[in-house]
Amino acid sequence: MQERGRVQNPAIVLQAQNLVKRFGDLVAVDQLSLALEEGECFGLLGPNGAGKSTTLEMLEGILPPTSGEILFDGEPLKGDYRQQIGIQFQATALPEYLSVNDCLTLFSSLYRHTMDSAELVRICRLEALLPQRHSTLSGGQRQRLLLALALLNRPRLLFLDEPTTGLDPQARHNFWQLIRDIRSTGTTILLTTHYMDEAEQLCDRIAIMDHGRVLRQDTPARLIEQEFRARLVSLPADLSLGGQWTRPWVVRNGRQEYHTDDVNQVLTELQRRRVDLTGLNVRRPNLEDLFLKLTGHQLRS
Ligand SMILES: Nc1ncnc2c1ncn2[C@@H]1O[C@H](COP(=O)(O)OP(=O)(O)OP(=O)(O)O)[C@@H](O)[C@H]1O
Repeated sequence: MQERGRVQNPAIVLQAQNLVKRFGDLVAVDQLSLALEEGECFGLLGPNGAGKSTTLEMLEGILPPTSGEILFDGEPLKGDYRQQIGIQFQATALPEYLSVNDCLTLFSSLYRHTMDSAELVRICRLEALLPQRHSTLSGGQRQRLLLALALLNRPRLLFLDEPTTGLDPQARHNFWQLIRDIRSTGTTILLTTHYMDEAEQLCDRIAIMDHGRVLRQDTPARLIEQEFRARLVSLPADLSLGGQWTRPWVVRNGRQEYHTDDVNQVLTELQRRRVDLTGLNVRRPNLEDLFLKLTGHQLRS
């Protein structure tokens, strides 16, 4: 794969405008608009049922929207769109006896232009697994094979639907590195995830969805900066804080939390009130905090 890197004013590869998907009376996706920049990794985040997979399937050209428009390179999706994108499916319905090598050969026949297979095998770290039956792979190995199948046609745009769900921490970290490698070649990536750390690690920009709508979209750092003060001070929920404060402390997960730009001032005030600071914690707000604030619930981890 050739190193392309990110450009200063990236082109818009894929654009969705006012996408709506109804299933009977249910509005699964509601007036969703987003634009993917060439070379970025964009994350769709949301709780179960938020509409992420439905959105992805419409953007992949698999599911027709009820209304709205999808543009690839500024044009409505055409017949050769599938040749230019890669989709990492959750599973393959291939016969069990096929080896990893057989799977790669079989899928290669679906595309006009395919990637050099040795390069693909190297990128997805499949060398040692080529003769092995795909049905006997571990979770992490299976994800690498599914990723290789999605990359076979050297796609400009790669779709990953919850790519690391069910993987152990080691396999997740290895898979993240793979995604970073692919992104560094200039491939544009759209992924859905339930994992905040995954979004913070991998995504240049994210959209937070709930009830079919995008609540916010921007870089993780800017979103956090817009919604919160610089630091979050917390203490055990059952501790008395010595009466009224200018702003309320918010109770969550057995802690009472206070957002502030001036940690020293909060600590001085707590000491003045003779509050026991043994259980004190000070940290930066993260995407999990943002998600909770916007949706009122935590993301499944
Ligand atoms: N084919 C369908 N027919 C009817 N309802 C559907 C269909 N597909 C999805 N839905 C509904 O649309 C809503 C959005 O589902 P979707 O799978 O897009 O959410 P999601 O954010 O991907 O959730 P998860 O994180 O659980 O995968 C849900 O209420 C779901 O039940």
